[in-house]
Amino acid sequence: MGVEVAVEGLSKSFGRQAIWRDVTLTLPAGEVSVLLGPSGTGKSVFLKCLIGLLRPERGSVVIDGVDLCACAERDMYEIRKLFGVLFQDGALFGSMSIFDNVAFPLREHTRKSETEIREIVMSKMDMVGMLGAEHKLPGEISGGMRKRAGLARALVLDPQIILCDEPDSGLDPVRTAYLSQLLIDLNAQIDATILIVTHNINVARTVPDNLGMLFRRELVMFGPRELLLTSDEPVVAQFLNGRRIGPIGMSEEKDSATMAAELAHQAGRAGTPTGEDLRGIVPQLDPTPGLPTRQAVRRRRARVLQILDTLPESARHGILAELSLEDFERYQDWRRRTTGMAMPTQLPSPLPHRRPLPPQPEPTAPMRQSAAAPPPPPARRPRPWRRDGQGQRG
Ligand SMILES: Nc1ncnc2c1ncn2[C@@H]1O[C@H](COP(=O)(O)OP(=O)(O)OP(=O)(O)O)[C@@H](O)[C@H]1O
Repeated sequence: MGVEVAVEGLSKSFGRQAIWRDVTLTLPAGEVSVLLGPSGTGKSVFLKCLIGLLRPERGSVVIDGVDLCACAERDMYEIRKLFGVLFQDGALFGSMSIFDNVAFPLREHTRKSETEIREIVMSKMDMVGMLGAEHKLPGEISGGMRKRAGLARALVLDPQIILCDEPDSGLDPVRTAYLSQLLIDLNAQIDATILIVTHNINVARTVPDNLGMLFRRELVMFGPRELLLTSDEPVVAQFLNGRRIGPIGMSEEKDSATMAAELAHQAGRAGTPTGEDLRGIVPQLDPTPGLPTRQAVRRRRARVLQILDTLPESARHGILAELSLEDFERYQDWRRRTTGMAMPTQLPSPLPHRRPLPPQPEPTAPMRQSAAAPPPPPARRPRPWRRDGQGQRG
């Protein structure tokens, strides 16, 4: 299973240019997270800080008990082996065949024989649907294929954490949909922790378990997907709905006079459909039939139910509406036993896409047990979800 990445109080600047400050979030082990943000907000810089290619001025990135911001070179080298990175342009060597590109990390970092290397490369090429293209040069294949080749290369060392920097950039919507499916399938197959940086609203709405957003040099929010997909935070709602109305302007941020004028204009058009509202929770992608179920689904559900009381009503509603009736009853039962509290709510009307959980032999933490389970946090916390996917520091 993938490992957790715990980021605490991270700040990065270049000279006098602050990129972002005090970023705190946890990428839960084995789950898929997406980091959004307008161009230039420092998403790629954030990824580079996670793998130690850039050094933040303050804060920590803890993986497997090692703080990458304060560790020795040798520890950094070991931790880096846990990562597979898909760079924005695939970062393939133009003069090498796709096979050699994918084999490169194995030849550089392992002592495997050419027979073993061939076996691994072909299995990863198969995983990303690239069999048959191994003898081509990067310049002879399409952008989408280059991305997939980059992904195959990111996979050869069996990473536990996969970072994808704008995997959709330069791809048409159909290729982007295939790539989104590929990432979910990959997660089902290897249970790695995945962080995707993107501007793509469809990817953000359908792929991740968790969503976060950078804006104005800070992490505006990070948490379960339902939290951001139902959020009224102006910048989050604007971004996820692809609207012009909101704090994000064409080049950078809008000034307050422009925003006030926009709001007045919008108020004057109340009730007029603009075609811009895509608000709400849409079904998350399932793995392709025949692949294993994603282990992350059940783990995340257990985790999110534990922090349910800390989330806003709209997100709570969305999370409960995704439960099967049976799971909802188990949750209520667990809640009654651990808190002695009456049921917080009725099961919301089913969403059209409510699906039963995949069959599992053992129910997991919050639904299964009683006294040993950590009690849900107090119901009223001042927006604890703004900065941490867990809803609280832990
Ligand atoms: N090595 C560097 N030295 C100086 N400035 C840098 C460096 N790397 C990035 N920057 C600056 O940091 C800012 C954030 O860049 P970054 O590429 O992380 O943004 P982004 O959110 O990924 O943008 P996009 O979505 O357009 O790819 C930019 O202003 C960029 O010029």
